[in-house]
Amino acid sequence: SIIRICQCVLMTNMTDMRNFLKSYNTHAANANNEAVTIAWNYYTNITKENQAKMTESDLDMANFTKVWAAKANQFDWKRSDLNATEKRQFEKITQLGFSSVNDTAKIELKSNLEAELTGIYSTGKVCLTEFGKGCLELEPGLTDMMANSRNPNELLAAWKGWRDQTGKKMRTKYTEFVNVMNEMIKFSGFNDTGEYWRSWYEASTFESDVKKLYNELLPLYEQLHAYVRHKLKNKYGTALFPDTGHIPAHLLGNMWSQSWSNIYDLLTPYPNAISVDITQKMKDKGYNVTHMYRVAEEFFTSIGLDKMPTSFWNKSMLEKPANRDVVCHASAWDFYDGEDVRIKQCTSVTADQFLTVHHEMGHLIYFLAYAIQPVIFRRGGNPGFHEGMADIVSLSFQTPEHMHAIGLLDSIPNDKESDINFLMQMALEKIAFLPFGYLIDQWRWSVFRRETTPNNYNANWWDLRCGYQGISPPVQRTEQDFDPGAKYHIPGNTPYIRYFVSFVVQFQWHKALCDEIGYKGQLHRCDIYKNKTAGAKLRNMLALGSSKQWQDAMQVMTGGRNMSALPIIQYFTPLIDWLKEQNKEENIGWSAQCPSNIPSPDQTNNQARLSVSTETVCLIIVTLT
Ligand SMILES: C[C@H](N[C@H](C(=O)O)[C@@H]1CCCN1C(=O)[C@@H](N)CC(=O)O)C(=O)N1CCC[C@H]1C(=O)O
Ligand SMILES: [Zn+2]
Repeated sequence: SIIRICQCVLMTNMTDMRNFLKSYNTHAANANNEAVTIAWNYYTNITKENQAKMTESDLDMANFTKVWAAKANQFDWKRSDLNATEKRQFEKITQLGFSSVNDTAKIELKSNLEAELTGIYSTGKVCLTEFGKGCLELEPGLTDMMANSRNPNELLAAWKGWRDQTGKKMRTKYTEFVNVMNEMIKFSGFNDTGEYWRSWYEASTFESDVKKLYNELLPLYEQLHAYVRHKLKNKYGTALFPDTGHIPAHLLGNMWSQSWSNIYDLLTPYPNAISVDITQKMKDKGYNVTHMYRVAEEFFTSIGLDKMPTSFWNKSMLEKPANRDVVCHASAWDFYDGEDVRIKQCTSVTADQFLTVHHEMGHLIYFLAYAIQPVIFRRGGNPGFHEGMADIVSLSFQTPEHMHAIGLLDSIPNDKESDINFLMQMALEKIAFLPFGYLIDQWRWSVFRRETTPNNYNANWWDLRCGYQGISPPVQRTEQDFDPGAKYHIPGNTPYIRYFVSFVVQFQWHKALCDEIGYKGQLHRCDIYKNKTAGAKLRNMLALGSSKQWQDAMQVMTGGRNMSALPIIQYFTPLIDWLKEQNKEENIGWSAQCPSNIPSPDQTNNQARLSVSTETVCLIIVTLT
């Protein structure tokens, strides 16, 4: 009878624990929905009032997390007979993160600093009167200038101006931000914020795993870097280039030199062969913003994934509002009710933006796929999986096959030159990004570990930028500057190693899907469009959310449990072989340190005045004669 009583007690406990999980799920859905709605209101209307409401909400959310973790820990769930998935729910519900601290002042401080830093970034404007451009915001003005200007002085003014108007104004707040986050996370048993962020990858070897992947991929990047440097020297003259082998950061078509697609016209391997100019084609076909989203949606539904709910079209912010400050940096939002998912994007009709549309909608497809999971499991397998899902469609949708299928390319080129042209375009997006994706959190992890301190924030940042990316600042940088702050994810406090992980795993998944559908061609020409088998396989992984360790989800997708650089290397091998040919006379690589002879700001101003006056003098001579 004693055993009976024990069994009965245990059973009651089991029933109680299962009822607890049900009850948590209902309350968490409501709490998350409320918190996300309040954050949405700030991000789509930056005001002090909305910031205050978000801070209030952060306090409520921290309290919610603490209260429910305490309830969960009343049960002896670890030693119970619950199954693995039920125990995993308890494990995640009791992970307190930043909420463990009892000091509401710290929660408020962290919340206000994050909102203020994001606000500084999102309202930054650069006045370029000397170039007759007025005052430009990042989107679309400065972004378009970095993409399309071929005037080094103009590019320098935008590059330096953006850093002056954003990062430079964040340094003190960011130092406070790091300190309060590190103090808070200690209460959850982590040495620093970086250790907490890395814990989401559930692998003690994670940091060395990504380092190994970076080293495996470095040879590809070095070849691309050497080719691009050579071509840019032809375009801009060697005087701008330091003798250390670095490429000046402002010449690569992007404010952060993280994607080089916008200068493809300077790099075209075979100008007489076919290249796909998506921006021009979209304009020719009269694309507007809504159509960009409809085309992206149609890709997902064509492989059997979800269409956008009606509320998406009514509640998203797809264009920049004229009359208020918003956070333009594009993002995907899950309101945790299984239906309300939104994109916030200041969308314009360009190829870059079309990619971002697919990226953000890829996140929404993931939200909708794992909505079948309990709320605590409505996350990516790991953050890199979420980014990998956001990007995987881009490997199909940009192929000449797909561009032709949707009417953005008249015919499918099959000659070798056009193929190299296409691979170059993909490399400028996917290989160029790798060191950038890797280094952001190398810097941040070192800041959290206090190896990088405020008096060498910028020096260490540029050590990494020169060392890993082989780019150099076009104008001298000092500790008056704070260049990390000029990249959204630093003020926005979004970890970044997820994008490096994504750029590896998306090629593993692409290969797995193309194998699954029996595709026999070269990997870089595979398009899963309209293939329901591919979509079904993808959905199997997406629907897991974070209910399983990501290694199990990887097994579902690829048959292997780990990240691997082989698929991305296989994808780009035809191009790398071609680049090695092209680079025969080149010195591959760059020195680990930044160049020492970087021009000072006034030197570059003189250069600018000089070049303008030279043009003016010529004009006068021509006019006179
Ligand atoms: C443009 C894109 N915006 C992010 C993204 O979509 O990842 C936004 C801002 C930070 C997180 N985020 C989200 O939307 C999350 N809610 C997604 C999720 O649910 O995990 C972005 O920042 N990108 C795209 C490629 C490289 C990187 C960059 O531009 O440097
Ligand atoms: Zn993303």
